[in-house]
Amino acid sequence: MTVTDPAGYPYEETHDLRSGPNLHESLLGLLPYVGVWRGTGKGGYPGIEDFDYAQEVRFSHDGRPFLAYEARSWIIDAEGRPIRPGARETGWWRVQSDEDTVEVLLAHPTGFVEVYVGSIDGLKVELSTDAVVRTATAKEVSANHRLYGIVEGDLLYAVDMAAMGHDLTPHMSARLKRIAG
Ligand code: HEM
Repeated sequence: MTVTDPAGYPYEETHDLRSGPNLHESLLGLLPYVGVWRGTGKGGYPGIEDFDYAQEVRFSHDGRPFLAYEARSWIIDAEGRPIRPGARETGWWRVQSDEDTVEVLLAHPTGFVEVYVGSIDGLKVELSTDAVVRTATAKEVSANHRLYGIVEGDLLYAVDMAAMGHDLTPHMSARLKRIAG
């Protein structure tokens, strides 16, 4: 999709993997993540019922050394039918010029903003929260840890969360297939 801003400067926001003339070379390490991904996952946490969810994740870029990120999820029943909308998150993956480090900022409608620092190791990305800031009404989340990987062309991830008095404990994991890009 080509977007033109009010000053008339056209820029590309792309989900595809083609490298354009303006592609910042720091992006190369995370380029395999760029695209639209869909699939299902499983979640749970001490004190809540296990759940199944469907998810769509989008990574896109405009050539500069960061990825735009957006994820939406839906709680589903055992047959895969959606029951209700679930977690959403949106943010930025800032690739550093050493290409091995990534800083991630995520905002959640549930009242959290997270800052992660992570490392890129081939197709694997490991992220740990440096800070979690929450509104007065948000639940008590103190840290998160995320592992992402591309395995056999699929995007896999697992998230551990420290919240409500529990240390880092698995909260959700999923396997997503590339549907575009
Ligand atoms: C695919 C993403 C996610 C899904 C599908 C999901 C789903 C759920 C579900 C079903 C619950 C049980 C309560 C409820 O029904 O609302 C829950 C609880 C919770 N989730 Fe998530 N979640 C996701 C991501 C996250 C993230 C990224 C965070 C934090 C940044 C988070 C923080 C929490 C907290 C704090 C609770 C409450 C735990 C408690 O009350 O002990 N979740 N989640």
